[in-house]
Amino acid sequence: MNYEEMLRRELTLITPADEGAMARAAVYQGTLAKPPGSLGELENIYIRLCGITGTLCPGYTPCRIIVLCADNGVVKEGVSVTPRSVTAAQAVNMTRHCTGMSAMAHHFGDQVQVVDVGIADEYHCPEIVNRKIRPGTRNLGREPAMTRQETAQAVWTGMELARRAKAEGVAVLGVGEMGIGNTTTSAAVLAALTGLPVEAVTGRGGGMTDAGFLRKKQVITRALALHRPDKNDALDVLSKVGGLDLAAMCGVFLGAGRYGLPAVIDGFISVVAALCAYRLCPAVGDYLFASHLSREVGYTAAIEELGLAPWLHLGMRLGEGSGCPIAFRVLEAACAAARGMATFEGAAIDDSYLNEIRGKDCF
Ligand SMILES: O=C(O)c1ccc[n+]([C@@H]2O[C@H](COP(=O)([O-])O)[C@@H](O)[C@H]2O)c1
Ligand SMILES: Cc1cc2nc[nH]c2cc1C
Repeated sequence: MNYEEMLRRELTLITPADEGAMARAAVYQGTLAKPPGSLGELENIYIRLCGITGTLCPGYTPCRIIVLCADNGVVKEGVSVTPRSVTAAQAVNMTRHCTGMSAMAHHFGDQVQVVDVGIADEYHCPEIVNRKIRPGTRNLGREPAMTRQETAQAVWTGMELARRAKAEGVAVLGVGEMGIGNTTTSAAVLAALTGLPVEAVTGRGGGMTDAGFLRKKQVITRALALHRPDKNDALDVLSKVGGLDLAAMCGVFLGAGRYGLPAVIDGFISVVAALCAYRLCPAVGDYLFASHLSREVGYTAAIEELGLAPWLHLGMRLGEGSGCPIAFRVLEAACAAARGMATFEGAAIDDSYLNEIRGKDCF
């Protein structure tokens, strides 16, 4: 069986979150001593975690950020001001807890798993998990970035990482990346999947001059016209204008659905990967949580199709998975409140006064 056939078989095994557990969690939320709905999104988070785990006492630790690292051949077109070498350098630095994401994760005690799915440059770092599929993609400005087989292998690799996380007792996943040029591939994938104009989904990534920004948009427009990716086939889109990082991230999101793990989306690249997973298997949507609103234009279109709203508006656009350690604390808060709060009965508060306002628009 080839990777795509193996993948297709796994997709049939992904089921939506447990409706019964969510219904029970909603009833339980209603018994807690607070004005109905007053914990806002924290109530919805708790209910969804119950649906994902099938229990009213979902686990929220340990948390693991899986960081998919790869290079993108399209950097040859001058679409990024940042040199390619930064991909390998930052991947190594992540294992030393000294990048934006990894410093926060280390502080909070979250696990960081750095995975090479396609770093082009040489480095020495035994802590990086080697799942290299090829040393960077081809230049999508001239030819398809990957073969369909390479793409399916990358997605499969991501699914396997989620499976391993589940086997190792991880309770929550975060999905990050490191890959110079990947705001170009992400914009191209998003434009291809949604049909939105390149202008509307392309930002300046890690920083870009006006001339470079214009070139970036032209490269994407030309690539879409050259390769004509099929918007109804996320694997086709990923293989022609995506990247190994995006494809493997998509696989981690799919694996979260397959193995019943909540998965936190980071920024622009992460949300485009999540959208690819959702297009391949809509049931995965039940397992996804949005952390923060990336400043990169295009993020909003992708998160809206997923039917999610980011919790945090911090003006961040770092990537790496940097929204995840912050979002994990929100998930933990949602669980702590539900676990620790007294019910009306336990708090000796007669809740019959609620009959007057229950089910009415009183808030
Ligand atoms: O996640 C985001 O929202 C985000 C927005 C802008 C840049 N990035 C990071 O910057 C790198 C890609 O930027 P670029 O300009 O080389 O395409 C990549 O390694 C990402 O982690 C990430
Ligand atoms: C230093 C540096 C760190 C990054 N992390 C994600 N993208 C990055 C780009 C640069 C340049």
